[in-house]
Amino acid sequence: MFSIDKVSMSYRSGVFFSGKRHSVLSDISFQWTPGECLGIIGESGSGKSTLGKLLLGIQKPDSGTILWNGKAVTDHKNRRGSISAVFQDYTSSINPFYTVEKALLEPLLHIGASGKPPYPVLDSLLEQVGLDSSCRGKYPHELSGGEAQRVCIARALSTKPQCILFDEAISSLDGSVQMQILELLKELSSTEKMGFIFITHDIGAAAYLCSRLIIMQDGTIREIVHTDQLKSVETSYAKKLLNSVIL
Ligand SMILES: Nc1ncnc2c1ncn2[C@@H]1O[C@H](COP(=O)(O)OP(=O)(O)OP(=O)(O)O)[C@@H](O)[C@H]1O
Repeated sequence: MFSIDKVSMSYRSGVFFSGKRHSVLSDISFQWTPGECLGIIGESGSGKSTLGKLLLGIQKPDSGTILWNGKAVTDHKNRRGSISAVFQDYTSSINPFYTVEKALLEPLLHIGASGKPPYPVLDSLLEQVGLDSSCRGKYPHELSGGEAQRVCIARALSTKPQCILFDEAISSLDGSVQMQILELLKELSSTEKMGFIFITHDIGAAAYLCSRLIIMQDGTIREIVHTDQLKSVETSYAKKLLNSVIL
């Protein structure tokens, strides 16, 4: 479970010694419960990816707390193996000198697995994402964009995390592959009870996949809405943003 309480964050701006900072997130609070598909949407620059980095514990907020199962997410021991991430740039997410097999083994070794590669486990991960064992020996450049992103998802699944954070993970794939990945995530969410945090510009994809949406603007949460109640959003910003998916 994630508990985010009154989180604010700024980045340094101007020249190095000026001490100037600009605020990117302010007073962010929400909770995420296991199994939930939560979307984070908002216009470009609204702070979605920064919030994602804070949730992954790879950046620290200026103030406020982010607890993962009651403990600080910034301590990697508290999140190891239980939170994974898939990013937009699948080509640089996989080491170009690693075969698919080695890429899949990497997170398993990180959580302390040792001994012979667990081939049945690797094959079942590949199967889960719609790939077969013949992919194991391939290098990233031998995969299509959709296949490479599936490998990234398989790798994210490998440690059986409670939560996978996707940051624009389908944005650079073509339309039909985006749909296949969305279907895959929907299936994983229902069969494996896998929970997601899905950061995206793609309002339609977020509304299709997620049960709740956080709507961000200028570093603040404007509204949090259940996707079966999109018509009842209150702010004009949310109405405008959701215009394409409110029928
Ligand atoms: N490392 C950084 N240093 C300084 N400023 C940053 C850094 N990362 C992001 N920013 C700034 O923080 C603000 C929010 O950026 P962020 O990437 O979190 O927004 P976003 O909603 O994810 O945008 P997009 O949808 O375009 O990816 C922007 O003004 C951006 O320029």
